[in-house]
Amino acid sequence: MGVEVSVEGLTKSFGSQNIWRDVTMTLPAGEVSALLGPSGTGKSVFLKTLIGLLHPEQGSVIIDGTDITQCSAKELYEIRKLFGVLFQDGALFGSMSLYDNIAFPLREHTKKKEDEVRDIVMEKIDLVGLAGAEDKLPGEISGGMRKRAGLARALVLDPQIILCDEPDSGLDPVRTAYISQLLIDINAQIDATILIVTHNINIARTIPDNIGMLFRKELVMFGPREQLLTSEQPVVKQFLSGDRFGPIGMSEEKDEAVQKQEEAMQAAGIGGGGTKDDFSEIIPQVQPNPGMPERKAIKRHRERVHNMLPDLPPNAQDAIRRSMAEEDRMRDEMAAHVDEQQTVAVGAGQGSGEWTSAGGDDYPGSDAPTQSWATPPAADSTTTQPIDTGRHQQPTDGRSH
Ligand SMILES: Nc1ncnc2c1ncn2[C@@H]1O[C@H](COP(=O)(O)OP(=O)(O)OP(=O)(O)O)[C@@H](O)[C@H]1O
Repeated sequence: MGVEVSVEGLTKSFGSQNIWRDVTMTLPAGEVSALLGPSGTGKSVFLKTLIGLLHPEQGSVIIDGTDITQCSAKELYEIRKLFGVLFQDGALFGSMSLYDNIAFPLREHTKKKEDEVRDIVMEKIDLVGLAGAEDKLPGEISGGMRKRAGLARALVLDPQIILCDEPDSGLDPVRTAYISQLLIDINAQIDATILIVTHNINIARTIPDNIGMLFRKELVMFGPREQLLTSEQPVVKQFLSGDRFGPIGMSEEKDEAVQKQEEAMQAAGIGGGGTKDDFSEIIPQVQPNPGMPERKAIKRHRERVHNMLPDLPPNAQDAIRRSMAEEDRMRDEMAAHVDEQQTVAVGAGQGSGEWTSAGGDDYPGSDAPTQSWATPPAADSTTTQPIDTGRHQQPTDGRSH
């Protein structure tokens, strides 16, 4: 199971510039959480503080019983092995092939032999739909492919905590949907604790179990995703709708005069360009692809949320009940669909290979998601194998790495 990350009273400044203060939250073990916030509020700084790359001046970050703000360099080195991090730009080494980039953490942190390294690297390359592109340099591929290569690299040590800094930046909406689905599938397979930093409202609406938001140097909220999506707090509403009118300004906080002017414009029927979507109308959370194990975090998340339910605002309570019922319905339908597919496949003498076909229109090296990326293999739903998709592909050019 993933590891809980407990943050208490965390404060970070650079010189006299305070970034955020007194941040307290717990990333629940194995659950998917998202951190939102306007640009420059210190979301990336927060991620870097969680892995000990930046040192806070106050507070603690407890991971697996160790406070990484106080521990020795050796302990920190060990704790870091629990993490897989997807940095904003993929953070790949420009002079190394994708294969070598993805192999890097294995060569650096383990004593695995090259043939074992190769098996793991090729499995992850396959998982993120980059089969055939392993010899390319980062500069020769698209931003979306770099992002997926960065994710493959983040996964090679079978992390218990995955941090993703804007996994959608530079991706089109469809590729964003694929990478989001991939994160949910990975969570179903290895039950890792995941934190996604994003500006993407679609991701926030459909992927995480929990959402937090940084604003004005504070964590304004952290809780079940329905709590934030139904929030009446002006900053949350403005952020979700993308409206110019509200407490969030272009750079600094808005002064009172500007806010009064905006209110007058709104009263006159002039809008700030935001979407009119009703975010309190909760969209069901994305489910693992057919054939994936069930997400173990769901049961734990529900138990936690059940206990905190009486303390949440009534509209959040209502939204949570509705979305849970809808997600149950979706899961039942998905299970029935998989049963139906398997019955048809067995009837046609195809066994359970229904989901394993890479498909004839798979074009390796392109930025198009391959069939194997989009559609995982049928797996025994009781399987506990971490990311063992059984779809390992050998390189086709007979090279040995
Ligand atoms: N190493 C550093 N030294 C000094 N200041 C830094 C450092 N890293 C970040 N900052 C400052 O911290 C603030 C927060 O930056 P950060 O990148 O965390 O914001 P963010 O919320 O992730 O923004 P965005 O959404 O635009 O990516 C910025 O003002 C930035 O200049």
